[in-house]
Amino acid sequence: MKPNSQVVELQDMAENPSFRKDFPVSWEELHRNARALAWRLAELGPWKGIVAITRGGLVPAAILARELDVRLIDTVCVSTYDHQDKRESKLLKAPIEGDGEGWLIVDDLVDTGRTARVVRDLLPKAHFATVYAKPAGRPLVDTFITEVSQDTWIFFPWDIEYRYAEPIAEIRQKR
Ligand SMILES: O=P(O)(O)OC[C@H]1O[C@H](OP(=O)(O)OP(=O)(O)O)[C@H](O)[C@@H]1O
Ligand SMILES: O=c1[nH]c(=O)c2nc[nH]c2[nH]1
Ligand SMILES: [Mg+2]
Repeated sequence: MKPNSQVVELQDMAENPSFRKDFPVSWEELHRNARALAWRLAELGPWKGIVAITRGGLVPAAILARELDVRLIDTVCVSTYDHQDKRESKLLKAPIEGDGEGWLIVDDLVDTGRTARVVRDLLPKAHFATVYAKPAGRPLVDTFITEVSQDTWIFFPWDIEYRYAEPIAEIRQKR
């Protein structure tokens, strides 16, 4: 079967075939979405502090901390993916003691919800916020901004770089 143009483009970026679409996010877009998230969370505070889920949650957590005037920041260090391949979640560092009441947990996205489940079990009363959500993980998040489909891989600005993009006409000519 001849692949369609979208799939050919995607093979350049999303290497795992279960992610059929890619969704590159610029710094500006991430900043705008994180600020939109801050507006929603400002209504729900005040917050005792933020627990950032490393590493992806660190950048949104910094933006939220600035917008919400939160200066008490903790981390929970969880690793669930090797590049685009999912495996068992590893808890590398636990967060603050307690049930998380009044605290905000921040991650860049929720995908299957596996990482969120680990952190929610640690801090069951905290409010869980992400910038992006995919349908499978969405029920685990209290507040998010943008939903993308389950077969989409989101490329964050820290994982990509500006480079030459081949014109579509040339890509098509090679097929
Ligand atoms: O809902 P899930 O299927 O668990 O996927 C979401 C998690 O996966 C990514 O983290 P990753 O494990 O890649 O580590 P990183 O944040 O250090 O890049 C992302 O930052 C989320 O934390
Ligand atoms: O950069 C990422 N993009 C994603 O879509 C994703 N899903 C899980 N983990 C992810 N990391
Ligand atoms: Mg992460």
